[in-house]
Amino acid sequence: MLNKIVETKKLEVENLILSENEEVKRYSLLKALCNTNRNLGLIAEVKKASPSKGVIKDNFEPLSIAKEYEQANADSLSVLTDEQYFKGHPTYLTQIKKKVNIPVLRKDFIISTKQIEQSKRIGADAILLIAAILERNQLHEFYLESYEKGMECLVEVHSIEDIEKVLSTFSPEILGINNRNLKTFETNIDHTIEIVKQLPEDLFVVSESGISTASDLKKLEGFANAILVGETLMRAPTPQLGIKTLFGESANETSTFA
Ligand SMILES: O=C(O)c1ccccc1NCC(=O)[C@H](O)[C@H](O)COP(=O)(O)O
Repeated sequence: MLNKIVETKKLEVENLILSENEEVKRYSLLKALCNTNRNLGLIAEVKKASPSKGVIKDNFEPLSIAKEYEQANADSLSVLTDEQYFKGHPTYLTQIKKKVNIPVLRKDFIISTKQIEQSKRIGADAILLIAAILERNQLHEFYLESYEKGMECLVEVHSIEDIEKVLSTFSPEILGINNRNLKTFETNIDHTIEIVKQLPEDLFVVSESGISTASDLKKLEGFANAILVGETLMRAPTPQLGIKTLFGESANETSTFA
């Protein structure tokens, strides 16, 4: 699937016309996650659909979801901007950036410096860099370029091979460990724990994908610094209830919406 997505991205990048630069106030993702008032920082994802689950949210209103996440004290947001596989759009991110005051991560499949420039222009505070789809040197170059343009990076790994690829070249400020097996689409949060055991201690780690219950969070405490959650929050009756339930802040703390 990842290969298919990358092939689609190559065509998109060839035809990409850059929009005008949006003047926005930038926020630090790392600072927001470090300053969380919960045991784990939260990146709440605005996600209509996915390759593994199809459409997750029918009446999808990205701006109102983002505002509700902010009201529920999410530390930051992730906005899917991929159109073909996730039914997202770059304009969703810009709309959200103009109305919320927490950092916004652009969740897409970045394979070209043109997309880094696009991310800056649409107003992203941070971008996702996926180790599995970039060459070792390219990954570092994209990382540096992004910071030069005033955006942070969430550097995402899926495997020990990815870890070796990243850490042999540089030490990212924010490391994402994705719990999704990209061949089977299955998620397993033990994956974060297994990988973290093999990492230097001082890395700031975000556990991503398949996080759905308060007990998942308890399990991750001490291994991850923050979590990135999409489907569970999108399937909750309201984003606010989703966050409260996940963090055990409501009477309904054992249930899952995913
Ligand atoms: O979500 C998918 O099906 C998917 C398939 C192929 C590549 C990436 C995919 N997801 C991107 C993500 O990393 C998730 O949107 C994110 O971690 C949130 O996951 P979840 O909480 O399980 O929705």
